[in-house]
Amino acid sequence: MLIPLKKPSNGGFEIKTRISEIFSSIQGEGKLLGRRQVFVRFTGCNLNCNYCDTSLSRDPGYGEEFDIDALYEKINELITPDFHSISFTGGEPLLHADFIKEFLEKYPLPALLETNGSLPDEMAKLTELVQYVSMDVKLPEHEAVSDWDDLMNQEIKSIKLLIKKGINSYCKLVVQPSTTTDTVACIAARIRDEIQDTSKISLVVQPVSPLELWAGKTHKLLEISEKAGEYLDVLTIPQVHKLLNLR
Ligand SMILES: C[S@@+](CC[C@H](N)C(=O)[O-])C[C@H]1O[C@@H](n2cnc3c(N)ncnc32)[C@H](O)[C@@H]1O
Ligand SMILES: Nc1nc2[nH]cc(C(=O)O)c2c(=O)[nH]1
Ligand code: SF4
Ligand SMILES: [Mg+2]
Repeated sequence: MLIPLKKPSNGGFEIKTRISEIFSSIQGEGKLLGRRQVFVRFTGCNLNCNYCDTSLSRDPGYGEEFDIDALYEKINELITPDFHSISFTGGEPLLHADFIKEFLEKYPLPALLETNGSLPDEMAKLTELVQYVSMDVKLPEHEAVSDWDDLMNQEIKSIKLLIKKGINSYCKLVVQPSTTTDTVACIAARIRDEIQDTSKISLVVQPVSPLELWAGKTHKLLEISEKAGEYLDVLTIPQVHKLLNLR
């Protein structure tokens, strides 16, 4: 994903990377719900979740090339008085960790990382530079990878790293009407058992969109919340930007 170009005078490499869209909107998911953000959506993803609403951005060739200064210029044009932070999303933003690192070292803006958490070593490059992390834990039924156990182990490593570094983070779990409370219990128990202090991380249950899928089935969300609450602090929040027809 990273393309070293020419060697600048400082001896380092200027890097460019592909971004599919940059826009200003209101954060519609998770614990920063309602915050005005500039969204930077990187291209390419190492997973393939069956519910993904940004499948175009999974193509690493999609979008346009940006260097750090051009990205800053574009973000600057989009900053409004209510600006809270940048949201680095995708695709999978951690495939662009070196680019994000260079960007935030030069332009230290407040930032949220929206990640699948599968790449803890890449996450480690950013722990001194981002203030918020939304880590989406994938369920086996999302069919994101062939080896789900390995993915879960990587995600647990990422959660432990975030807690160790004291980053304001939460886990997200996208649930479908077919998701069982047993599945939710299994994930929530695993997270609880792996971390020492459960006050350090909340679980945001995110009902899959479109919400029409939940007609007559919203009682399942209450059951899922109750089950998750046996293990972790839990919030249930749908994708609010879609309800508002915002980007
Ligand atoms: C598109 S992903 C990009 C960031 C990263 N790859 C990840 O999965 O967290 C951003 C967020 O959108 C969520 N998402 C994607 N499609 C969705 C859908 N149909 N319903 C609810 N959430 C969805 C993902 O689960 C993730 O939390
Ligand atoms: N408004 C709005 N909020 C979001 N929160 C997470 C998003 C994402 O696609 O990562 C997203 C998005 O695409 N739009
Ligand atoms: S990890 Fe994120 S971007 Fe990649 S397929 Fe899953 S939801 Fe989509
Ligand atoms: Mg989205």
